[in-house]
Amino acid sequence: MYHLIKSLYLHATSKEEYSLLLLGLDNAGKTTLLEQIKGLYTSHHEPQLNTVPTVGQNVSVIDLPEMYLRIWDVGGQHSLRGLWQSYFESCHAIVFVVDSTDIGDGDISRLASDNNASTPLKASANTDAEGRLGECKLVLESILQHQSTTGIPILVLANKQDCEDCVEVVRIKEGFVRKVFEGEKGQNVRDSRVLPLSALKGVGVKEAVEWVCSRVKWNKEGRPPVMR
Ligand SMILES: Nc1nc2c(ncn2[C@@H]2O[C@H](COP(=O)(O)OP(=O)(O)OP(=O)(O)O)[C@@H](O)[C@H]2O)c(=O)[nH]1
Ligand SMILES: [Mg+2]
Repeated sequence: MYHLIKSLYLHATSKEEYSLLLLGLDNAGKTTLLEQIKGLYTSHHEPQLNTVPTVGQNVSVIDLPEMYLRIWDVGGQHSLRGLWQSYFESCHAIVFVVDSTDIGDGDISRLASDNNASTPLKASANTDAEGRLGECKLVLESILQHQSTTGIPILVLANKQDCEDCVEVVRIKEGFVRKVFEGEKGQNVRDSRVLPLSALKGVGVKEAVEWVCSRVKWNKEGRPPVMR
């Protein structure tokens, strides 16, 4: 009887927790996004938008009605990308943030040359005209190829859509993301989406969080939540 009551009590008082991993090149806008998410879903939190490059990680837990969302924001600098894989196994979804002002025309079929793929997480920049499109492509491919990310939902956010010189989301979707996902390094078909974002202005933040929440629940048998 005691055990029954205890398990009923635990069931009634605990909540599912899912982990979300924010990835992307340095300067993409991950920490700005995390601040806006905290501002939106945490009472009395004023977003700190004067970010500095992340050395290591930031973590926050957002208390949503149907789940806790633990969000990991890890530094995107070359030297820090080797740490990303240690988060892959325990995360339930990945948000890949792209700086839409730093990817040339957003079409990978027009890249001048393929980068050296032997060290994709440390890939270096392309020509000025291409911005960091080549680097972004290699980094996204390396995430998709990692066995621990198989099957988990991936949201690509086309950030900095408030800037006049940004590549629009449809182009990023067709010219970049679709080609990477359908390419030989895209590997397994997975649940994915591309959405526009201005992390700085806070536009598109709610839609991104809602997509992630719905997809981690949908995939809960593949990657079960932690009960808290
Ligand atoms: N215009 C504009 N600027 C943005 C936006 N999001 C981020 N930024 C700016 O881009 C710069 C980098 O933002 P961060 O959030 O620190 O980038 P990060 O991805 O966390 O970078 P690392 O920690 O180095 O990996 C900052 O100057 C931000 O203000 C956006 O939506 N629009
Ligand atoms: Mg950061």
